[in-house]
Amino acid sequence: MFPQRLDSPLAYDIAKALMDGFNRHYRLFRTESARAKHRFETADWHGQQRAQRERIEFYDLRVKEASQRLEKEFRAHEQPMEVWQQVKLHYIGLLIDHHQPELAETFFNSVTTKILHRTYFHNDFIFVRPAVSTEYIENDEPAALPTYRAYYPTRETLRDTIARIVDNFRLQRPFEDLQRDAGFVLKAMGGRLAQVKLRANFQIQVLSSLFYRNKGAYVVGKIINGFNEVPFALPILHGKSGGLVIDACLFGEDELQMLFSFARAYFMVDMEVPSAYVQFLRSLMPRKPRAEIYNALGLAKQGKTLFYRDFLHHLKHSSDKFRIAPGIKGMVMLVFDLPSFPYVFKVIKDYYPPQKDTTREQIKGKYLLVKQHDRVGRMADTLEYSEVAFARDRFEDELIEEIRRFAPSQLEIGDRDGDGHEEVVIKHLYIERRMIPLNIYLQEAFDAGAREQIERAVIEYGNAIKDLVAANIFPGDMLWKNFGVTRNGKVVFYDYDEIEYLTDCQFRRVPAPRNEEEELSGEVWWSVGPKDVFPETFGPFLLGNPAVREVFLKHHGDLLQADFWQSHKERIHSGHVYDVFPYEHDKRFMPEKAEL
Ligand SMILES: Nc1ncnc2c1ncn2[C@@H]1O[C@H](COP(=O)(O)OP(=O)(O)OP(=O)(O)O)[C@@H](O)[C@H]1O
Repeated sequence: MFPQRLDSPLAYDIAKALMDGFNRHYRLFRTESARAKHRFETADWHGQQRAQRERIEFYDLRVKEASQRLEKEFRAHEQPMEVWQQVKLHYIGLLIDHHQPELAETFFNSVTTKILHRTYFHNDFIFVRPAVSTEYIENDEPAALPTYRAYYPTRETLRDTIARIVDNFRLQRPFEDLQRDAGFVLKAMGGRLAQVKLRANFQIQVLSSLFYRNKGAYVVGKIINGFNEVPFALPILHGKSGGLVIDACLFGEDELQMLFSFARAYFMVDMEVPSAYVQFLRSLMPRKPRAEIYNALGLAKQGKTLFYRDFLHHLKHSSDKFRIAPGIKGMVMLVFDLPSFPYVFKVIKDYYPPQKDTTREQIKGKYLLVKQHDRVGRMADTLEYSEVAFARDRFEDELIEEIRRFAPSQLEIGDRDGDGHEEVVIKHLYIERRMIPLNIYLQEAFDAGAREQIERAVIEYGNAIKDLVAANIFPGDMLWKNFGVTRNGKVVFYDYDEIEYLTDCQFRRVPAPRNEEEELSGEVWWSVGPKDVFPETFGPFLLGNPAVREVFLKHHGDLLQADFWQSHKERIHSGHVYDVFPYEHDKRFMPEKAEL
């Protein structure tokens, strides 16, 4: 019920304190993102990766600060609900001309849900739905950059325009030869424009900030001609000569999706109006949920909020039931899904078989490691949720039994909100994109006799492991079932409980047997330290099938040699930062000029 009058001065002060807390958060977040430019210009790759990792922590720190302040200054949890309702209304008032209202609403939720009892988690007190529109927000400050710039080239001026687009970012490091690179881009774009008539509205729109990640900076925009729009991105890298180079020109929704994949680290982008960036990016990738776009921009809490809203909406408009996920069951994770929804839900089991010498805390630590690490397109991002409530009648009985048996500590069934309907509450879970488990994918290919499909998947699998190696990750358990195949046919790893940094592992060759007894033992007779890995022994687990074996040995035989792993480890130890291309090698203009 809407109060007739806002009569609590305390409510205003609390709202203002919350707003100050959010503004401080966004200021720090933005400053850190803006510094990416300097780190790129000065080739501070370690700094870039460190900042990417540390920025993820900012949000929780600021939420903690704000809730402590509310307790200390206003004894927040003792305030009656009338006051809290007014807090929300004052907060909406403060958001009227705000440039990040959707993020500020989420921040409000993060802080207040720490203070209020969960029976008050509805729209009267928190932002279950957004209250303030993000449409048409503009930054009218005199020195402000617009969200995107528009350029109006002709065929004749296209090359100069491309050079100008790049030059306008004012990177403080010279290009090796910008005119040359603009020529490459012109050729790539020209291929698409050669046969078409240029219409009156022909233009190129480019987002005003560069997108930074690892060793790259990306120009992101679209070409508009008549009713057609073609998204594009230009990766800028450091060339071997030390100057900058444009490495490629990516076109179309699929190539942009690869760049913005959920399996990659978040970008650093200097944005005053993030919702305007999201809107622009959505026009380039209409099938990518807004939640994932916010994630890709490093605004993970907003991503999480939007994902949850989408999920609740989907539940309202569907009727199928949660079930145990298809595939081989995990030993440490209990995995379920909803057939109509493209994500899986993962719960850490209470009991594991003896060969899994781990704990709930250790497993959470591994998932956190992945979240903070560069996922190089090969590790699925996970969203972590606590106390998630589902309607009981949407669960298959078999699934409830499975949770009761393997993760009883995580399960609560009851009518918590007293609405006469039973709920299943899961204490802690991870949600990630659903993929086709690679073992199932290969089995289907065998059954269909699709040799080419098998070959492609096995090559991709090896490539995935090599990309992980480049990112200093040893996956631990490399069985096929621990990898999934995405919509684009990319192979991505999703089983993190045995993951280690490559630099923490000791890659060893199997020692030669010292006598006949050892030779014939058929067991591991040599001593094995806790971080020892013997790549020669991977074969028997992975390569039972002759068709798979042949392809694997042809393309990735080096993965079975200790030297391969050890030499990568040494390079990383010596300070080299590998980067992994978010596009195919054959897209590169001059691969010999730039190296990641
Ligand atoms: N993202 C996903 N998409 C589709 N299926 C998945 C996904 N993640 C997990 N699964 C399914 O759930 C199973 C168990 O998941 P996961 O490998 O994460 O559990 P685990 O307990 O760590 O496994 P392990 O016993 O190998 O350690 C997988 O084999 C697969 O069939």
